[in-house]
Amino acid sequence: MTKHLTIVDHPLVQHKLTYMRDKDASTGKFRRLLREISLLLGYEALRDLPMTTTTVETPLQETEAPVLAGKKVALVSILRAGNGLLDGVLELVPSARVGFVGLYRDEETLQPVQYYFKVPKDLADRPVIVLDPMLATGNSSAAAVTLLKEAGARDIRFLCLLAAPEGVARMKEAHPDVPIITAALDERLNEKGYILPGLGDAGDRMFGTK
Ligand SMILES: O=P(O)(O)OC[C@H]1O[C@H](OP(=O)(O)OP(=O)(O)O)[C@H](O)[C@@H]1O
Ligand SMILES: O=c1cc[nH]c(=O)[nH]1
Ligand SMILES: [Mg+2]
Repeated sequence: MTKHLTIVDHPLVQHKLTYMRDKDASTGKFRRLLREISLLLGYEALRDLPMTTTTVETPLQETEAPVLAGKKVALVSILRAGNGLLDGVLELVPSARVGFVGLYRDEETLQPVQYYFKVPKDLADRPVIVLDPMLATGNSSAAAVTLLKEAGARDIRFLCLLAAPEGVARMKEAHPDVPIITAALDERLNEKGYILPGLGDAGDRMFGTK
């Protein structure tokens, strides 16, 4: 059985993450680092994609060689911040289908409020990678995964940058079948539901709002 939580402890990932945490990192620097990290995290998240073989003719002879099996991967970004991971992962799988789940977290209740949902057809036949840099209470990711399952998705992975133990537990309870891939498991949430030590509000830092 696949591990429920994978922490990508590659030195490059950890180095870049440290500079993203720095409150003085500019919007441009934050965005650039997130894009770079998304390539490395995406590489890990896609590690166990199903494979098959095809026949290829090299300049020397015909051979059987590995290729990805089945329908194209679907990447689903949880707006807004998920878009910070999307471009990099799309570079790894340029033919992926792309969906969007619009959710924001109500600051008082910490419950997700949905404002958009558009996903590729045939989700049941595709590996689905859900993208959102922050897993805090887990309410947003759990809601997004529920919506995707209602739309037919069966093989789902959740890719984030930072996870709080509370969010990992929430996801494990709500969706034990969904593996989480993250760069770090932080200490805890503060009273406002922010990850500590964290990096602040990922959406605001990436888009320069606030
Ligand atoms: O695990 P949770 O407690 O639900 O918190 C995590 C969510 O909060 C952030 O989004 P936010 O609501 O700030 O929306 P944004 O991406 O538009 O900034 C983040 O990108 C997650 O979607
Ligand atoms: O720490 C947090 C928690 C939720 N959303 C964020 O962007 N950051
Ligand atoms: Mg935000």
